[in-house]
Amino acid sequence: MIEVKNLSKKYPNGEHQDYALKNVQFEVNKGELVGIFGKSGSGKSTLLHILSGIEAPTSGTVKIDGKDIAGFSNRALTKWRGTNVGIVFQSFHLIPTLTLVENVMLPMEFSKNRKRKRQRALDLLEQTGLFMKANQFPESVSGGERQRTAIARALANDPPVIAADEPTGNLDSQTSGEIFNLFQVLAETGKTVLFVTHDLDFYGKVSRRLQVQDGSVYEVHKTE
Ligand SMILES: Nc1ncnc2c1ncn2[C@@H]1O[C@H](COP(=O)(O)OP(=O)(O)OP(=O)(O)O)[C@@H](O)[C@H]1O
Repeated sequence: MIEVKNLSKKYPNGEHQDYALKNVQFEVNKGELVGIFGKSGSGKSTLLHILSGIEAPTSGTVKIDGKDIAGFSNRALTKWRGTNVGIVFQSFHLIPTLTLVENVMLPMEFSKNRKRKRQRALDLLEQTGLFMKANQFPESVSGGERQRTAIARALANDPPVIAADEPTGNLDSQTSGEIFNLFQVLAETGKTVLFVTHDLDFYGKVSRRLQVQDGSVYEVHKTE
C-alpha cells in the first residue's frame, strides 16, 4: 500500500541545509493502523506531510497504491490529495460559520448534486456518532465531537489513507481513547491509518509502530 525508499527531506538553515528526514525506508500494508512516535522535532510531522502530499520530499520515492507521489508537481499533488488521503489535525480545522454537516460536505468531489452530498455527509456523521448534531455549529459541540466531525470530513471522498497529526492532542484522556477507537474501526474496514502521537497510551494498541529519531525512522516490534 505504502512503500517509502531512500526518502530524505532537507530544509534551508542559514547558509546550509538541515535534514529533517534522512534515508528513510519502510512499507505499510492496507488496513494497518500505524502509530508514528518520537520526540518533538524528530521529524514526525514532516514524514506525515510527505505521506499525505502536503509537502514534497527532497529525494527518494513514496509509492502509495503503486503511484510514486514524490515525482508529482505541486498541482498534481493537490489533485491526488483530494481523493486519496483524508487529513485530520490536532486543532480540528473546522469552518466555524458552517454547520457540522456542511463542514463534512466541503471537500466532496464525487458529485455536484448537493442532496447526494448532504446524504453522504449525514451517513458519515452517523458513522462517527454525530448524526443528531449535524445541524449544529462547531462552537456548540465538544472537542471530541469536533474531532469526530473532522474525521467524517476526512472520509468525505472515501480515501484509502487517513493521516492524522496529533489528533488527540487537544482532548482529555477518555475522549482521546474514544477517538483512537474510531481510527481502529476505520483500519478494520480497510483504511490505512497513519497516526502521529506523543501519547504513549496508544503505544501497545497500534498494529505497527514507527519511531522517528533525529530524522531516521525505525520500526519497533511488538515485543520490544
Ligand atoms: N518548514 C520548515 N523549515 C525549516 N525547518 C523545518 C520546517 N519544518 C520542520 N522543520 C525542522 O525539521 C525538523 C523536524 O520537524 P517536525 O515538525 O517534522 O518534527 P515533529 O517530530 O513533528 O515535532 P513536534 O512533535 O514538535 O510536532 C525540526 O528540526 C524542524 O525545526
